Amino acid sequence: MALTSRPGVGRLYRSSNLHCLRASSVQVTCLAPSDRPLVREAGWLWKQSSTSDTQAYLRTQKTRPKKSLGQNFVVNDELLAAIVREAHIQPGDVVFEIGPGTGNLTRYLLQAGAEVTAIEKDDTLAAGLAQACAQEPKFTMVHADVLALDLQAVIAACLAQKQHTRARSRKVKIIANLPYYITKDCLRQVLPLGDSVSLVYLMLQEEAAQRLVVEGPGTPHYRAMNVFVNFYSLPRYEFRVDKSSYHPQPSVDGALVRFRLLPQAERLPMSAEATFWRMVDQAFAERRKMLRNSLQSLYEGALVTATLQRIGLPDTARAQDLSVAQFVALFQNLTSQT
Ligand SMILES: C[S@@+](CC[C@H](N)C(=O)[O-])C[C@H]1O[C@@H](n2cnc3c(N)ncnc32)[C@H](O)[C@@H]1O
Repeated sequence: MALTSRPGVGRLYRSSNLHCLRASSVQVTCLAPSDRPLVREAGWLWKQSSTSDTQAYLRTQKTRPKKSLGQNFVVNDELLAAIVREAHIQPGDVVFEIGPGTGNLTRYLLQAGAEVTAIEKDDTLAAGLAQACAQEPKFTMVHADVLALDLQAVIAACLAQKQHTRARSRKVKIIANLPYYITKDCLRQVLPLGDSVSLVYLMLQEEAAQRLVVEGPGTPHYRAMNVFVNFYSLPRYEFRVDKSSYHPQPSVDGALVRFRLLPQAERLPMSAEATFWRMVDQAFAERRKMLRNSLQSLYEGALVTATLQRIGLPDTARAQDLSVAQFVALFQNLTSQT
């Protein structure tokens, strides 16, 4: 299998049994459908995911876990099986796995019968997993930084290609165990995709998971991200993951969170999403200030005061007091008057 470079996308895997899937702004190379049986009897992909197996695999790839890419691999087979069970992965499900790393979770997804598209930034691990899955007809490797991808276009192209295959659903599931520092950016990219993505399962730091799911109006850590999450999805805390389940072991425990994405038709009506999020971000930038002051760079204070009263809120309201529905009502009323 040869590797070629392409600016802005990363590398594409080419070989005689590959064919290309074209989206508007990206090119993804995937394995052509094949009748060949899975080669499960040999190779890394079908071993167990213990620390020693993972270390041995990394040695064969002449690489080490990279802190800069948040590489803490899951080395607990029971946990990997539990994630796949929790996500109800069934034959024909189309799953996007972001950050597959050594393929520890990929193996369980494939064993459950999913069609897996993996997006991996690390050069060595992307090449290694593509190689390990070279005979696997249900596997596609996209070697790219997920934050630089037009994910919606890649998913649309993938679903269009599967229209004539046995794929079960017209929506995909996303599973990601990513560096914690890109979690927010990844959620901002993924949660609005409810028309093509049904569920997102994300492994997060335990404390971050609690904050995303539990916080709401009036609680101490309620932030713009909570409004974002609850506008686009129904989040649910699944379970805690002990730090001993990773190699190398991080300093804190993790957790699995499920986001059931809302298709556009089921969200609160919104006329201008980008402007709405600018308002919410601005409101939370100074969350202890009253909205009539914190929103001054966007709307006149008197207009904010009158609008708050019109929608039944006190004119002293602060960002930390408003529910998602109240933010939407405030925005829609403000924009109808400007
Ligand atoms: C925490 S490890 C998880 C690996 C594997 N899923 C597991 O559970 O063992 C994070 C993975 O995400 C990859 N990664 C980091 N940043 C990424 C990005 N921006 N786009 C795609 N993959 C990324 C890393 O190289 C690594 O393989």
